[in-house]
Amino acid sequence: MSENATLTTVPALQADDVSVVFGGLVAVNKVSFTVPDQSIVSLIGPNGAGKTTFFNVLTGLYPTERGGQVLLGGRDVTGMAPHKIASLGLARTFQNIRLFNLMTAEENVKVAMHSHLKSGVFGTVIRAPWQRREEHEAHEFALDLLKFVGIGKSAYEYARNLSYGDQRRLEVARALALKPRVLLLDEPTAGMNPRESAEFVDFVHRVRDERKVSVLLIEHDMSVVMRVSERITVLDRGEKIAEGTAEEVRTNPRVVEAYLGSAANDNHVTIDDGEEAGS
Ligand SMILES: Nc1ncnc2c1ncn2[C@@H]1O[C@H](COP(=O)(O)OP(=O)(O)OP(=O)(O)O)[C@@H](O)[C@H]1O
Repeated sequence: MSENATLTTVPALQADDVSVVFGGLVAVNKVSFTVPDQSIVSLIGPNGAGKTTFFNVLTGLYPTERGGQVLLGGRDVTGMAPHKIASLGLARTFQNIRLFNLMTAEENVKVAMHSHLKSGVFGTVIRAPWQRREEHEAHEFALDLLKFVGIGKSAYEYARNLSYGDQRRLEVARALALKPRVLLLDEPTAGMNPRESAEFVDFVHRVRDERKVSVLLIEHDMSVVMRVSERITVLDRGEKIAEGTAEEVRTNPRVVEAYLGSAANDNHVTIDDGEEAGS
């Protein structure tokens, strides 16, 4: 009981006072935020706000400067290498799809699993029974994940032959192969049509509910952000300017100003959630 209570109160991911400076430019300035366990959180902001830079600190690609800290499931991962942080439970997809094009979908997922396997992905010629068993389990697990993301029928297709939407799904399957605690999605709906984006919102909820992960997104499509997020953090010019529910954020004057300029405020413009389009 007390152990469960502790588990539910530890945030899946927490950043404290994260800062990144490029030369004279403070790209991220003392940003703190929390991704509660098994929640869906979006990080938004105008171009150049610092979203990608902040993501890169969370995943270990950039160091945080001036004494910031990143905690994954309560564990301090500040300064750890990206592969180490990934193996501890932080998986990500990229803004530009990064798959092994000349591998099948199933192989792409198995490659991602290598840190969980004892025998490696493509084993030796002579295999011990335990290696064959592990290989079989990895294969079944990969097929299961591909089915889960909706591309089970394409398991043996080369990644490069999959449609754009299916490549995005494969990226998610590959990230989930790490059995992460937190899944970071970098502009996941870029290039999707409105129908695919709407389906994606349901998909993210299913990922959270069935795989028991927390999801953190950088997303530009406001109709997706407003529908998918339980909590939104807004950056502007490296600073956190707002945080809250979709409703709180879309009516926040600082957020409206950051996106549309102060003149927009005078006309009572709010961040469009896609519902009022054409009304
Ligand atoms: N490697 C770098 N060297 C120098 N400046 C950088 C570097 N990466 C980003 N910047 C600058 O840091 C600021 C934040 O950039 P970042 O890419 O994090 O913003 P963003 O919110 O992700 O923007 P976008 O939505 O356009 O992707 C920008 O002013 C950018 O020009």
